[in-house]
Amino acid sequence: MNVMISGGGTGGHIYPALAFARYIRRLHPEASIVYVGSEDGLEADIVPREGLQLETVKISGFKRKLSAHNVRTVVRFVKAVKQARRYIRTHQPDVVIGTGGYVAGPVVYAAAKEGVPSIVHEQNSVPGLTNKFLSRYADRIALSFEEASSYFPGKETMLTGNPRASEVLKARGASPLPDLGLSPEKRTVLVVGGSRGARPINEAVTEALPDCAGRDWQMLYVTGEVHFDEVNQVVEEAGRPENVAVHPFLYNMPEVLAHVDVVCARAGATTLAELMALGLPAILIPSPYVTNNHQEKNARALEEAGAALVSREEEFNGKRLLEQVEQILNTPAIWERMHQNALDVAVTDANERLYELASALQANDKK
Ligand SMILES: CC(=O)N[C@H]1[C@@H](OP(=O)(O)OP(=O)(O)OC[C@H]2O[C@@H](n3ccc(=O)[nH]c3=O)[C@H](O)[C@@H]2O)O[C@H](CO)[C@@H](O)[C@@H]1O
Repeated sequence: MNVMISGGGTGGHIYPALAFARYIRRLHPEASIVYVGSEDGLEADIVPREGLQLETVKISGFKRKLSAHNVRTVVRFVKAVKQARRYIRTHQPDVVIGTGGYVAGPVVYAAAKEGVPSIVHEQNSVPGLTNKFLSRYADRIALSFEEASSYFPGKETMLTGNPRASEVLKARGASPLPDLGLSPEKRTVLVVGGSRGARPINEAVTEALPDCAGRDWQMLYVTGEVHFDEVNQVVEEAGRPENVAVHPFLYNMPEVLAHVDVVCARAGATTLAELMALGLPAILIPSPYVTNNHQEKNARALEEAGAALVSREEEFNGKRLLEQVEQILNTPAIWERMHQNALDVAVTDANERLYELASALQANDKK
């Protein structure tokens, strides 16, 4: 099966696309798999590292208010569709899959114009603008949360879950502790503000730093590329506690998650799918700066399941971070309950379900 995949802008859209690409590559080593990303998105950095072929288009997102920016975006969109149609004719995919982010817009739209079957994968409980727009053109909508189906009236949707969940499970037990300055003896708290970092989480961590030293657990703190220098400076000033390791970004997150005990994070849907798959208790601070406050909805779903402690960002600080980490790590019954509750709501065979959907479309197309 030849596949064209597109998704970008942030890790939450890119990693599910990559996970599915890797799955197809394992099943069909001879298949042509092409990733279409934006020239300046995070995907331009991540995709080539995976040894996948990356084609690019130039695209930006629409702003909610009328503006000259939106006129430029329409022009770019039209050009990007032309470019994507050329890529489709060159690579002849059997199916095109969009995982969200602006860049998936012209690619899935071009697939419809070229008569190639297409699928949109939505990671969130509330869909993004691109996927809502594309739902008119795509043949199927794959969902990670059943409740998102109400945003696609009249469309055939299927609950597949998030392919990244399958991938982190595969890495568990198979990978040694990556060399990140951590001790194999200590339990590990991963703090990460999504794929680009989050200032309020960074502020809470820097506040907690002086009190981290001497604890019987360690912190792996991923700041986000743009925040790294500033945060690293604060860590230096706090005497660089021996149980805190700081990094700007991790390219090997599935291998790292296999060795983590608790996670403190934003509530991006792909991160949550990973945590549920592994049964990792979570301390969540949803970003309020996203469409329809969807991160809060993602987080509250986990809270209701008893798998996460959720704080709004104005309530969160260094003291609460330390208290919650101690509460979860040092009360085995709490850790075990949150672990089990997370596993209970996980969907872990997303790759298989998405593949089934793609195969059915391919078969229909060939009839
Ligand atoms: C601000 C914003 O618009 N955020 C959205 C974006 O978030 P964002 O890109 O932050 O997405 P997620 O938190 O869902 O996923 C981040 C992904 O990047 C990976 N990762 C992260 C840090 C790192 O150092 N290394 C690494 O590999 C994580 O393991 C995960 O696979 O997409 C998500 C999925 O559509 C949405 O739910 C979020 O609301």
